[in-house]
Order: sequence, then structure tokens, then C-alpha cells
Amino acid sequence: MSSPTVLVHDDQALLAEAAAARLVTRIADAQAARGTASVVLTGGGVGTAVLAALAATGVRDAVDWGRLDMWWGDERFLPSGDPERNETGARQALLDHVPLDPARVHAMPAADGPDGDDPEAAAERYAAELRAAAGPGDGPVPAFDVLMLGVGPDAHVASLFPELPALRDEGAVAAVRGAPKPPPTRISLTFPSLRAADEVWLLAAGESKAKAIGLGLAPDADPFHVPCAGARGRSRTLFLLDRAAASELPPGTGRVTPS
Ligand SMILES: O=C1O[C@H](COP(=O)(O)O)[C@@H](O)[C@H](O)[C@H]1O
Repeated sequence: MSSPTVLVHDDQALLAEAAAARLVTRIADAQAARGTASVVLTGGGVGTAVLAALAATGVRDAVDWGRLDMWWGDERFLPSGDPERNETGARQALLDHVPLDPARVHAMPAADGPDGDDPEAAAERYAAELRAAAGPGDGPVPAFDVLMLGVGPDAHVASLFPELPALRDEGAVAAVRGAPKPPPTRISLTFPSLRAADEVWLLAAGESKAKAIGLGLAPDADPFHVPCAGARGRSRTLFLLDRAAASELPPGTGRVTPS
């Protein structure tokens, strides 16, 4: 697992634009090297802003959208098209505006999907889809090129909330019940799946995230209590922050301030 690097931008708008530009480069590099790329999307304010920034930038044409797999780190277990679903936000912000191959858009099952209102079965279905896409050298999930995560004020990432059993789930995908943030029922990649990504990017903006980010970067943080401390990429972990979210970093945290 990689140690985090912290990058601080002036505000959320700049953070979203910079992350979008970074994402284009990372996808284009992977496609140049292997012919294909895979990205894991997040819901939440900054995650959706990054997708909207990507849709708005001319350099989006540097991506071969037909050779990109899109996955999700978590989903609110609601009916298809519900405005609270992370998928709905991602489609509106980006996916409806670029020529993706629909077969490579791997949305998590909805509560009115093939498994009905059964999040455990839906989680197992998504795990099977991930397993089927994994390469020979991979584990139970593909080696994603980039996995993005929003960070909640309680330090949750994906739908891994502090002290819930999903944090200790050794499978690839967990059903989550009793989430403190609505809706209570969700589906989430587990820590082992998040850590399969080559690069993990944690995105946070605003003062309400400062404490969680500070705790997540503390050297002795326990991911069971501070989930964002447990999300790390194999090659690289980036904390992409705005100034407000970076206002409570632990003393001695190295940071890069590009703007
Ligand atoms: O519920 C969720 O929240 C987080 C963070 O959202 P934010 O609006 O506070 O940035 C998000 O990353 C996650 O995917 C989502 O399901």
C-alpha cells in the first residue's frame, strides 16, 4: 500500500477541474499502455463536480470513451433512476454526454433490479461482475487504474461508515444496513477491493471535512473508526483537497499546493 500524498487547491471549483484534468491524463496513459482503462466512480459533492468538470473540458476528447470501464465504489440501494443514486448523478454529470460503451458501464444493482429489495444478493451479483472482469493476475476484482472516493464528515468512504461490520468484510462487495447517512441501505466495495486499485484518490472540499481528513492522515489512525485512513492505492494514494478541507492536517504532513 502507498503512503498518501496531499495536494491542496484554492477551492472546490479548482479542485474539481484539476482532478478532472488529472483523470484525463491517467486514463489516456493507461489506454496508450494497455488499450483500455478502468475507473471507479464515487458519489457525493466533489466526486460529481469532478465528473461535471470533465464533461465541460475540451481535453475530454483525449479519452477513448469506448475503451473505458466505469465501476462504482458504492451505491445507495434505491430504485433505478432515483435522484439520490450515485449512478443517477454520474449519468447526469458526465456519462450521458460521452460515447461510452454501455456494456462497460458497470452500475451497481438498484433496489428494483434483478434481486429486488435484497442488498445481500445485489452485492453478490456485483462481486460476480467484478470477478468476471478481473484479469489473470488480479484478485477477485480488476486492478482499477483510478478509484475515486468522497469523504464524509464522519470520515466514511464509499459506504464504509465508522464501526459498521462492512469495514471488516473480507469479501469484495458488502451490503450495508443501518448507515447513519440516508438511505440506510447501501452496497459498497470493501477495503480489500478499494486497495486493489493502482491509484486511490480521496476528494474533499469544505470545512466540514477538515476533521475527518486530519484524522485520516494521522499515522496511528484506526480505519475501523476512521474509514478514510484505510483507503490506500497500490502505487499511489492522493488526498485532493481544497484549503478548507486541508485546514486541520496533522503537524508535519507534507503537502503540495499547486495553486
Ligand atoms: O453517501 C455518500 O457520501 C460520500 C461523500 O459525500 P459528500 O457529498 O459529503 O462529498 C460519497 O463519497 C459516497 O459515495 C456516498 O454514497
